[in-house]
Parts: sequence; structure tokens; C-alpha cells
Amino acid sequence: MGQEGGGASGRGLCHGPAGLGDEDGLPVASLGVLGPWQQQGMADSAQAQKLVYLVTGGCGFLGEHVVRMLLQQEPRLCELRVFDLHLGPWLEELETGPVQVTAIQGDVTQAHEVAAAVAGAHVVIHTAGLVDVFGRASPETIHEVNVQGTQNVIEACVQNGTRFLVYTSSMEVVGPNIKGQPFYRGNENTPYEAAHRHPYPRSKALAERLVLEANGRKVRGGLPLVTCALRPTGIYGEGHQIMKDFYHQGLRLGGRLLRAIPASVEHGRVYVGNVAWMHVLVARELEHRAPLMGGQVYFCYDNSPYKSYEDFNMEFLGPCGLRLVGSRPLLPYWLLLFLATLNALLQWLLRPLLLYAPLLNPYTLAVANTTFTVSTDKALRHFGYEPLFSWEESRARTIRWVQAGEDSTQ
Ligand SMILES: NC(=O)C1=CN([C@@H]2O[C@H](COP(=O)(O)OP(=O)(O)OC[C@H]3O[C@@H](n4cnc5c(N)ncnc54)[C@H](O)[C@@H]3O)[C@@H](O)[C@H]2O)C=CC1
Ligand SMILES: CC(C)CCC[C@@H](C)[C@H]1CC[C@H]2[C@@H]3[C@H](O)CC4=CC(=O)CC[C@]4(C)[C@H]3CC[C@]12C
Repeated sequence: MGQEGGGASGRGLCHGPAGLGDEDGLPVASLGVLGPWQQQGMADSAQAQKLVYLVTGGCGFLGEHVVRMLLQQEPRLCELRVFDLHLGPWLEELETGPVQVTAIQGDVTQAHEVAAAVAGAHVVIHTAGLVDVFGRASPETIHEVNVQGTQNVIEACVQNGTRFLVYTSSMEVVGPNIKGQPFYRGNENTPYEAAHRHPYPRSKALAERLVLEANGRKVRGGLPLVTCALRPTGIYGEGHQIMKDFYHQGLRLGGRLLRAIPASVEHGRVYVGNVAWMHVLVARELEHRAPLMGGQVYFCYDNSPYKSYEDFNMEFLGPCGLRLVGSRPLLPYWLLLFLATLNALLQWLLRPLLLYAPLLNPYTLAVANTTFTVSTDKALRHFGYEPLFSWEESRARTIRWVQAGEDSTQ
């Protein structure tokens, strides 16, 4: 991918918020996009293309779906900036079209890089984050990326006069909590003691609070910032690396996976396409429904069935030839907890020599073993959200992706 210095090209075509100018300074690459079907849609639309969107973490699992969804579903888009620490090769596939796609390699922990990327954007969708519950990164790094990075995004919006900020939070800001209390089909108002010790949920909770508290702050030009936070449950779909890991583990075990979690434990899951669609809708509606939506949180939900983590995965891995062995956990809980604790101890002992970060640790065991599901219609009531993909379609797409055996989401 070609890279340019200086400001993002194509910005001259779009008008920034309140006529603010752009800033320079980041390595950027401009890529035209839109397939023929989208070009047709644009031609049909009487709406002018005028909006500049920035998606941080736009090359991640969710971020890529948000980027593609915006290109398909946001006719007012003029420029789409994709900001990420690691730019994905799939960006190159995007063809020249009426929407300017600007790839920006940058780090959310670097305030000046974020400020340069935000300059001139109308809407920021902040999905970038360090998703680590396995002990790969230090607690300090997780805090820096998830909390300081979010603070940098907020300050950049304020400095640049960008008024609309959508934050990808997580169900983890609520729970499961350290007491392992169940959250059974709860909604945004369900009382629950949110108490965290693990760096990831703690960082997401702090970052979410920063975003919500920033709602109403005056941005450059004097207008108020409008923010809201989306809380997905466990996301699945094309690009879900842990699903692929379980698939390969099952293949290594001769087509079998061994049940570890009771089937009665419900774990909330949501299809990535619907999470992306919810981000696009929120971003679109924030302007018109600011008094209602500003400072609000929304769980991300769809019609995916309530099941245990493993039984849910089998909806995809079963048709790919795997079998879940055992109607009850094959190992008693105390033994799993012992193994998880042993893994944590080994991780600590080996740290000076190598990174040992298996999927099973006391935290992941607790999350997988605690019922946490949501049932709400807040997003429908506030901004008309309905899942774009049915459960059948979400399932079929995910199965197709697992079977394809590649890492691309397409
Ligand atoms: N995967 C899941 O089940 C859930 C994820 N989330 C949230 O959704 C968001 C996206 O998560 P995923 O797509 O699953 O993770 P991901 O790891 O696939 O994507 C995160 C993206 O952020 C980028 N990034 C990380 N550090 C960065 C930095 N310092 N500067 C710029 N970019 C950086 C990464 O390169 C990556 O492309 C995260 O904020 C996460 O907390 C929320 C609920 C569930
Ligand atoms: C046999 C083991 C006990 C099974 C381990 C499964 C775990 C690796 C995963 C079970 C639940 C997952 C988490 C959950 O879906 C909620 C999440 C929300 C986020 O914001 C980030 C990801 C995650 C923490 C997710 C991570 C993997 C699990 C712990």
C-alpha cells in the first residue's frame, strides 16, 4: 500500500465540522472504495456525500466489519478514515470510488497522532482497544491503550470540533463480577454489582466512564460533544480468532472438543455484522437524537440463541465436523480451577523467559462459567435498531468462514 506524508488526501472534497481545517503529520494512504452495487446506491440517493468518519481500530475483527458496513450503509459518507496500529492488507482490495478511504497507521496512545487523524472528522467510532484477558500484555499497557487512548480520542474531538463520538465498550464493564453472580437476561437498568479486578474489564469500565462524562463538553466552535457507548456481549462471526483456535484444537483432537462448562450456563453472544450495524446506526442517529442518546449506554444484541459458550460454538463447529464430547463437564470444576491456577502460576514463573498465555486461566474460567446474558430493546426504542442479519444468516456466514479456512473476513 502506498503511503503519503502530510494530511489525508481527498479531504478537500469534504467539509470538516464547522469549517475547521485539517492537520498534517501522519503516514496515510488513500484508497478509493465502493463496489458497483454501492455506486448504484449512491447514484440513486439524492443525499450529498459530505461526511467524514474516522474508525479507530478499523483493521480489527469488529473494526473491519464497521468499515465495510459504513461503506455499504452510509450514503452521506465522503471520506472514511481507518486508523489502526496495524493496517490490514484487505484495505488494498478496496477500489477507487466516490468515498475516499484513508488508511492511517497510528497509535491511540499518541495524542498527536490521534489529533491529526480526528482533524476535520464529523464522527469518530472508537473501536480500537487491547482485548487481552490472557495475560499477553501488562496491566499498564492495557490501561494505556484502553483508557489513555480513549482520553486522547475525547480530547482530539474537543480540540478539533468533532461532535459525535461512539465508543465500543463491552459487556465486561458490567460483569461477570468477581463474585461470579449471574446476570440473567438483564438490560441496561438491571441492578448488578460491577466489581472488577482484571485489567481488561477495569480498563473498559474506566474508558466508558470517560466517554459518558465527556457528553455535553463544549468542542471547538462551542457546540456540545455527543457521546454514547455500545456494550457488545461476546462477539462472533467472520474474523473471530478464538473460534478458529477452537476449531483447530478440535481437529488436532480427532474431531472432538471436550466439554468443560455446564450446558446450563448461559453466555451472551452477538453477531459481528449486527454489532457493526448498530455502530453505524448510532453514529447516524446521534445528531438527530442527541438529547435522548447522548451519554447513554446500549447493550449490543440480536437474535442469537442463549446457550453456554461451548454449546454456542458448536452451532458453527458442529457443521464443520466437530463433536462436543460429554453432556456434562468431563472434568470437575475444582480440577479446572486448579489447572487454570496452575496456568496462571506458570505464566508468572515463565514470564522472564517466554510468554505463556493459554486460553484457560482463572479469569476466563470464571467468565465462561458464569451466566451473563442480555435481553433488552433499548436500542430499538432509542434509535430504531433491529438486527440486519437473522440468526440463520449469521450462523451460515460464520460456518462458511470457518470452513473457508482463511483469515480474511470476506
Ligand atoms: N471481541 C469481543 O468479543 C468484544 C470486543 N469488544 C470491544 O470491541 C473492540 C474491538 O475488539 P476486537 O475487534 O475484538 O479486537 P481486535 O483486537 O480484533 O481489534 C482491535 C483493533 O485495535 C487496534 N489497536 C490496538 N491497540 C491500538 C493502538 N494503541 N492504537 C491503534 N490501534 C490499536 C488493533 O490493531 C486492532 O486492529 C475493542 O474495544 C473491544 O474491547 C467488546 C465486547 C466484546
Ligand atoms: C474451556 C475454557 C474454560 C473456555 C475458555 C473460553 C474463553 C476463552 C472465552 C469465554 C468467554 C469469553 C469472553 C466473553 O465472550 C466476553 C468478552 C468480552 C470482551 O469485551 C472481550 C472478549 C471477552 C473477554 C471474551 C474472551 C474469551 C472468553 C473469556
